[in-house]
Amino acid sequence: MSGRKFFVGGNWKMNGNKDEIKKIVDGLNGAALNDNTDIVVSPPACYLEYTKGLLSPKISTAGQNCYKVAKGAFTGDLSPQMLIDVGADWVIIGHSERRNVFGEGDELIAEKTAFALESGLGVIACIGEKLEERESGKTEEVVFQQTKAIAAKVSNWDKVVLAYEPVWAIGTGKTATPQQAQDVHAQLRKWLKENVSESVANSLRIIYGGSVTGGNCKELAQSGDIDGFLVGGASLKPEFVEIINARG
Ligand SMILES: O=C[C@H](O)COP(=O)(O)O
Repeated sequence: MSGRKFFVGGNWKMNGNKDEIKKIVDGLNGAALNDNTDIVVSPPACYLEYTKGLLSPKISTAGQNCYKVAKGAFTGDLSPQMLIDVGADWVIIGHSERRNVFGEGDELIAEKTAFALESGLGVIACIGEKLEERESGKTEEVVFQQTKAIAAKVSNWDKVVLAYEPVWAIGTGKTATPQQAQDVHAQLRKWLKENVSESVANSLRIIYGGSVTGGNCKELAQSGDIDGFLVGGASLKPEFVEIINARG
């Protein structure tokens, strides 16, 4: 065993309303959930406080994004301090939808990661290659570059979880095979060992995201370097409980 605690995040993305959230949370609160797993759900920011108020204390909450300063003239954005104020413990930074729909680059993502950590949040930092990058043999180059940008700004990795989410697997039903995911996770750990430190390489949780379901989670969870999941679509459904409990 790696000694790294299994971590499962549910990224609800831009989905849900109060009625739907109440049903999801009732399902989670009433389920038998593994004590040996860190569980985080990430509702839209406007529902963070509402969700936190309903959730069992064993489940933490995350924002889906935040900016790199505490306050100011940044219309439409949120600071880590604001997320903390409404009950968030974590924030997702650098999700591929932020990178590819909203044009966020490696530098901004690294700055936001560093500021969220300094502000007291844990960060689920997302990386991952596009289909054309995988097909042209550039997977490692891309994920190493994305990780390098984060590593340049982060000195304390204790509250970081790295989420490897191949863009071609997100919301497509095309999950990476356990071998494909394990290979990238192992390469990332090797990169961390060579470029950050052996202790960070050994202790940092690297989780997988991309069409994880109740049906494929157990096999993925058996790979030695897959320390959990970041789940989109299936985190809105009852099967999320199976994914939380995937390590058995
Ligand atoms: O943050 C979660 C990922 O984008 C995965 O989404 P998905 O499980 O719907 O493929």
